[in-house]
Amino acid sequence: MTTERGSLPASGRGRRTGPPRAAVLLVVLVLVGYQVAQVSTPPIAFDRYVSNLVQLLAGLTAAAAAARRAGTATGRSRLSWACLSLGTAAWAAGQGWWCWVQIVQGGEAPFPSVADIGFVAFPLLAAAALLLLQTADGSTARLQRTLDAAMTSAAAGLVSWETTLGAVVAANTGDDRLAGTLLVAYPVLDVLLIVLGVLTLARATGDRLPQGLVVLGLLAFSVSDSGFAFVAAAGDYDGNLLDLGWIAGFLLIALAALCRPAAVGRAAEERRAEDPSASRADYLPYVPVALSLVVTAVLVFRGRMLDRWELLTVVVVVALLLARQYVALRDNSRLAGELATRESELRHQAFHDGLTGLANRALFLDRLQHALALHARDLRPVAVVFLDLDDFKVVNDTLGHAVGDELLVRVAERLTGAVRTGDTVARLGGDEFAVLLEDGGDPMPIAAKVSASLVPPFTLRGDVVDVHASIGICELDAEDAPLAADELLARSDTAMYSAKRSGKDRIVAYSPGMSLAELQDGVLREALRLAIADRVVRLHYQPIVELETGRVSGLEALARWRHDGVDIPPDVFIPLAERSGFMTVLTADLLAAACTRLAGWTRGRTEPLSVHVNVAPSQLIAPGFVDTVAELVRAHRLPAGGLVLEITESGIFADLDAARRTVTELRGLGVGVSLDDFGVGYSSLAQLNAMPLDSVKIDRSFLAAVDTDRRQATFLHAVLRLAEEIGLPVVAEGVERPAQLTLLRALGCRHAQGYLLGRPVDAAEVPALLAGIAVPV
Ligand SMILES: Nc1nc2c(ncn2[C@@H]2O[C@H](COP(=O)(O)OP(=O)(O)OP(=O)(O)O)[C@@H](O)[C@H]2O)c(=O)[nH]1
Repeated sequence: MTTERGSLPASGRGRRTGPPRAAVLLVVLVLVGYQVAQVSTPPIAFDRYVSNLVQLLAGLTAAAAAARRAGTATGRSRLSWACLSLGTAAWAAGQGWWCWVQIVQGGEAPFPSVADIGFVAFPLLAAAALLLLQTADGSTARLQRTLDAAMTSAAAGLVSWETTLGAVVAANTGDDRLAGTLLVAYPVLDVLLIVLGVLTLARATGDRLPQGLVVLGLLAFSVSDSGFAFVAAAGDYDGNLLDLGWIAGFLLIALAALCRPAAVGRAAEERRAEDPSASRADYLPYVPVALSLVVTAVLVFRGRMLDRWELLTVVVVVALLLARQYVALRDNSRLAGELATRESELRHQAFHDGLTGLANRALFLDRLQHALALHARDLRPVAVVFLDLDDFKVVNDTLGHAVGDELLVRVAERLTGAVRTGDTVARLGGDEFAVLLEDGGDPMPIAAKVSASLVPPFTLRGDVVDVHASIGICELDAEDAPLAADELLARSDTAMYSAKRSGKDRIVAYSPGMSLAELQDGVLREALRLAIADRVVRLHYQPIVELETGRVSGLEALARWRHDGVDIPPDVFIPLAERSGFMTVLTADLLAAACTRLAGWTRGRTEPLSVHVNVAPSQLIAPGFVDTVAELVRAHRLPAGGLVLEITESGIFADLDAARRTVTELRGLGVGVSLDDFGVGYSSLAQLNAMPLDSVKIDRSFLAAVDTDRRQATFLHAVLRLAEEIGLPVVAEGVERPAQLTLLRALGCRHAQGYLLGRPVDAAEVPALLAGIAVPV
């Protein structure tokens, strides 16, 4: 029997699933005892009392056990056990009547009698139980199983009728049509049970033991029942062995019902699904059908005339066979339809991006290959516009991955709207998109249109997001030599990368020199990765001097990297670290180093000293940044204002609110925040006012010609006054000549930094610097 689903442990391993041993022993004892009693009891008394009562008890036991099992089972299994219980109870009722007549009334039960109602009901209900057990999914499969059962039963019934039963019945029943019908019905129903039993077992999934026991029980029952039909037809039924079949049959059903339910392990189900015997079982019903047609044909060839019932049965068998085939064909065409739909879905999935619905890399490369083949043959121009969103990671980090996804979808829509029909727009992965242009024309205006399509800000779940993209173009003109698809794509990628390197938000067309630069970039990136891991990137410290006293009031920490004996400039390796995603680690390392040094230098020092560390815009609003700083301040017990973080205008204005929050939090920790490179960006007075800064650093370009160019001096004066008005201390950078210094002092600037006042020095030299004589100013 099938196991109850849903109420079982996930694995039945290590747990017996068969019937209780005591029950098996009892059944064996009953069967052996029955045989012993048969030998040792006078036949008449045995048949009348022992045989009848034991059969009745066996039927009742099976009915009770199956009812109990139905009570605990669920779904189709529950219905199946209920049918079996009802069937065995009906049989027991018939047997009860039989006992009443034979034991109480002391007579002989006639055939047919009212008991036959119960006896016929049993195989019908048991057949229903087996049909319910067939693990057929869906109504079509169940219809197929039902047709199989009907077809095979009719065929097997026909064979048995044509070969033996017909003759026996004809010889013995005379005019009693009910008796004749019953005598045919019993073996036909028995055949039905046997066929269904075999099919059930062949298609069984999960724990087959209870199903096996039920089928074995029904087999024993059917053999006895058919045997009874023959001997009853022959008129000499006297119990004995046939009764043993009924008893054993019911007791086996009872044992099956007593089996402990086993889990239908997933693995077992899967094994079953892969098992080819499951499909071989589908051929089983054809065996009796073929046999019945062959037997009928042989008989007809030998001169046998078929009567109308036999002919009708042949017609029924053939009709059922045709119906079965029709259902199978219909199912096949349904399956073929489903398969075709699924296949086209799969094909779509294989060639399209799941998020945006655009072509994916595979389809893009396929189309590109095709376009390149046409270029090779007809010299048709091909161009690829490669696009990567700028700072998309920030959107993910600040607004969440889901909003990032939404942005990608909306970007895809804008791109599709910006190109011509026929151009292939693809998402190659992450925030990378590409457009394939196959019909000639200049790709630059199209790239510009694509870029312009992203200009209107995106509103995503209430947040307004500005999106830019770096775009690379690679074009293959008629006169260009053929190229492989991935090479053309790689070149457009290189051009895009070049756009990133030169400041993002721009369009760059591919040129051959780029690849080399990119290659060098790749080599350098790996070296930088190792340098950061090995802590080879170090800090040098440049003094910031208080102009009034000449005292060193602060030190700007500047990252230095020496690679292969060459000093790599910070404006090369810092953007490289940004592009390569190394910035978080690098910033954390450098901050920790600076804090350790600061703590050492300020120990025992009475005058205040600050260390200024530059923080990249991306780091300022990165999650966890403030926590990292807080931990360092706490661990080194840094004095308020000891650590100053220098941030650039682009860092602040990329996301003004987030930056303001972070700056406020940092200041709450006693960390100073200074605006670096002031004047070169686009800060307005109002915006600066809203940002709780500690100081601003005037960009070196304001000082470059301040001692020679009157206009620049006037401008610097205005800037200093402006800063003073809003109460922001100013540090002037890039002081290299005494004249610059003189002017700065004259304009009232309090702090300055530059080669004239002190070059960056190694940390080891700082104590001497701090202890040294004040800079003569
Ligand atoms: N929301 C979302 N994010 C993705 C998806 N696929 C990749 N990403 C993220 O997209 C980001 C792509 O980063 P990059 O292009 O390297 O970096 P970026 O921030 O755009 O910076 P630049 O390209 O240098 O301007 C990574 O943070 C990925 O985790 C996706 O399907 N959905």
